[in-house]
Amino acid sequence: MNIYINNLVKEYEKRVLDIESLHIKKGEIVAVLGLNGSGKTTLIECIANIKRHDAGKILFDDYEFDEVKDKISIMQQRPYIFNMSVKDNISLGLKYKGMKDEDIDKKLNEYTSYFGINYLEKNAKRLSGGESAKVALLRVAVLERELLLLDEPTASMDVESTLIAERLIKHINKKGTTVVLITHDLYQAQRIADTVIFMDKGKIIEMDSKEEFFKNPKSSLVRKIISRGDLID
Ligand SMILES: Nc1ncnc2c1ncn2[C@@H]1O[C@H](COP(=O)(O)OP(=O)(O)OP(=O)(O)O)[C@@H](O)[C@H]1O
Repeated sequence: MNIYINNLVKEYEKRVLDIESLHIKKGEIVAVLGLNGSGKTTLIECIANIKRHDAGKILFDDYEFDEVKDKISIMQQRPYIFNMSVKDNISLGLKYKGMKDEDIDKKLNEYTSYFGINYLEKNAKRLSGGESAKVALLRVAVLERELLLLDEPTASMDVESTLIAERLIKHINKKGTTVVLITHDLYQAQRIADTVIFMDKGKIIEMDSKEEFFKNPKSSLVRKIISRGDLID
């Protein structure tokens, strides 16, 4: 699903989002980088209609949000875990859709095998931070919607789980889902993104193919940050 954004503005006490024009291309994994408070979460929450924008337009292919809301899913930065088993937490959306139990089990097998989760019957409220993040990621992954918005999905995962989550994100993307991924991990962007966006003070100051972004950053801020991480040639 393509996302077209024009003159998008969001304000609280001050302007926190100010995006003249942005096209997120169908079929891509787009990594959104930026310093704390630069507007990344606000951007994807405006896209997911969790936050109302004050001005501008967001279109999904040719459609408004309400016409395509069933094709979009989001994993928020602090995902909500329901007081029920891990299995029920993951399959919530599938049940809501009316999927048959045996089909739900097939989907669960396909996706839970990624992390080798062996605590499906455990109450999800008792999970660790990283375990909860896996459940939240799986909950949106099994839906296989056209657009998946992820807000730092691996921030609390260990190194191995992070790499598995990236494989999972790639898998979903290969099946046809466009992915917008907020991350602070430059290496993660390098590993899985097609396009990289860098935000500063509510604006997009750089957007390029991953290759160009890391090889030849245009803005001095991005250049400085990338060179600190030894990611620049
Ligand atoms: N409900 C709110 N009321 C007032 N200000 C807000 C609110 N939500 C966000 N902000 C402000 O908007 C700005 C952008 O916040 P946002 O969460 O989008 O940043 P971010 O780039 O996702 O940051 P981080 O990397 O820390 O997660 C920040 O200055 C933040 O304080």
